[in-house]
Amino acid sequence: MGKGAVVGTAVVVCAAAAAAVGVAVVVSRRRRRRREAEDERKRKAAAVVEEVERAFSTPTALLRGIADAMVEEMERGLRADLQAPLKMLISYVDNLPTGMEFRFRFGGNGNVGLFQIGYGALMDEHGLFYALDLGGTNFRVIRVQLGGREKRVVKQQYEEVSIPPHLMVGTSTELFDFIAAELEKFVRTEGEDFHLPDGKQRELGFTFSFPVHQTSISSGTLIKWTKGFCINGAVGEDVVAELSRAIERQGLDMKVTALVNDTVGTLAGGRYVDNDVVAAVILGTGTNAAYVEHANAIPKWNGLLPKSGNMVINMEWGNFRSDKLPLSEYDNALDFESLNPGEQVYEKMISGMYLGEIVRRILLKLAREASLFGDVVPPKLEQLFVLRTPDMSAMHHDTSHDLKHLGSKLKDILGVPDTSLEARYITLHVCDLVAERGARLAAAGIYGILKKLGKDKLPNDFSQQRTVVAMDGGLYEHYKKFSACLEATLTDLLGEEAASSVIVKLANDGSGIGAALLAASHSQYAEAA
Ligand SMILES: Nc1ncnc2c1ncn2[C@@H]1O[C@H](COP(=O)(O)OP(=O)(O)O)[C@@H](O)[C@H]1O
Ligand SMILES: O=P(O)(O)OC[C@H]1O[C@@H](O)[C@H](O)[C@@H](O)[C@@H]1O
Repeated sequence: MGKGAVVGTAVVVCAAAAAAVGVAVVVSRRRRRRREAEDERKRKAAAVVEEVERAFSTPTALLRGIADAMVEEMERGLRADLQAPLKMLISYVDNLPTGMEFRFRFGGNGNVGLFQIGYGALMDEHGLFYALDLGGTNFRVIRVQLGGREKRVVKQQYEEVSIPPHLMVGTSTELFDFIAAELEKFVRTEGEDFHLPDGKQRELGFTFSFPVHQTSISSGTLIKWTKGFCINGAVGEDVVAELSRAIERQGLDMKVTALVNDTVGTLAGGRYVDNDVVAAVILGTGTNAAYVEHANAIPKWNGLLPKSGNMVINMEWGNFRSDKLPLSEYDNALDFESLNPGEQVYEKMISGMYLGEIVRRILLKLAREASLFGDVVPPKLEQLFVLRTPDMSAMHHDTSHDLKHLGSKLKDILGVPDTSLEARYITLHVCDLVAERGARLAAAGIYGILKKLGKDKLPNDFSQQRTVVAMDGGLYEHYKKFSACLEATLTDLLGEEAASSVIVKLANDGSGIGAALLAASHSQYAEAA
């Protein structure tokens, strides 16, 4: 090869080498920029997560303050302070279903006595009774054959119907006609096991899971809608009259003999099987609590003192608010865009309708500011309520090492084909933060009720004390990490010793039985019995 060719080849080789070096430099710069961008993205994600950890923290001392604030608001509501956030509604249920109990009690002077204890009337109810339980997501029609003192609940049947969303925002007549039509269909399937004596009218206990200003055990006017309901023309109307008219339009011969909130129904159903039930808490689509108050501790009660000396109060605790509540930017934005801005502040931090939505809002911020799900924010993540609490629960309970179930949930819901392991772990952590805050706040509310009742400590006379809180609602029943955290927090607040006398137990579907029992105990035929 001539000299010129050699030089030429050398030049080409050098040029190629230079190009290669140039490319390498460009590639390494790109890699460095990508690495720097990735580091920056991770820093942003960590900053958002740390901010949520701070905003959502509920140290025990704060929970104690919230419980005290709950007690103060309970007192305020019992004084009929019109500005009170807790309505503390009189239920007109002053005689809970119960049994006669014989229990050993250690008297103050240390001797052991056999005392007969019985609160209110024994539920010696017989007959066929219906209940209708209208909740925030579904409603149930129930029939119960009662067999009196010995047989108690002989047989019960129920059907659950999802409430079509359009009826939640339609008219009152459309909603009640739909409900009455389902009730009429259910009655037609009565069958041989249930029998109504000739000449008797069917009677119904109506469980209505919204705040009602009751004017009697079987009448009351709707104060406001909550959760996903917003029906014009119903507020201020008597819900029993509305339902009765719809039942008539169905040609059904049935009388509503009791109207109760689902917390009151759960308390009645709970007490029917356990005399020590003093309160009932619902953690479902919404949240609320009822408890047994001493009638002489209700300043706004100007009726006759009930024989039992007690009155069940529907707290409507979902509307609790306090400057101690750890409200975040996500809560404020959710509230602003809700059907009832400024209302139900406590409920929006705790209950099933909202937990998933809070998680969505946090993930949306992470997607926008830290590209958690890639450079493009998944369009479905912008959609209100696209992430429901049952989905959040399923993700939260994923125990696989690579969170593949959580990943497939994100794919199903957000249309995100594949997520990084980092994104899946951050999503899990966000579910934990939101569920834990809700559970701990609910525990603080229960602790407040126990304090109001003086059941947060063991009695000084060393007598045995057993306090039962009946729980119900799909959130408490199905979200195991939530209910476990609630119970652990309540034990922490009470302290081991006092906690040993408090039992928190699932009273599944207690409100249906409770409503039927109250319908029975207020039957138009009762006095004739
Ligand atoms: N598997 C689940 N995990 C977490 N929450 C659930 C689950 N299933 C249901 N829920 C919550 O429970 C709510 C339904 O509660 P439920 O008491 O059954 O009905 P309602 O609120 O209509 O009375 C749903 O809105 C949902 O938020
Ligand atoms: O059973 P649900 O639908 O979860 O309702 C629970 C509570 O939800 C609240 O929004 C209502 O004001 C209460 O009256 C009700 O008890």
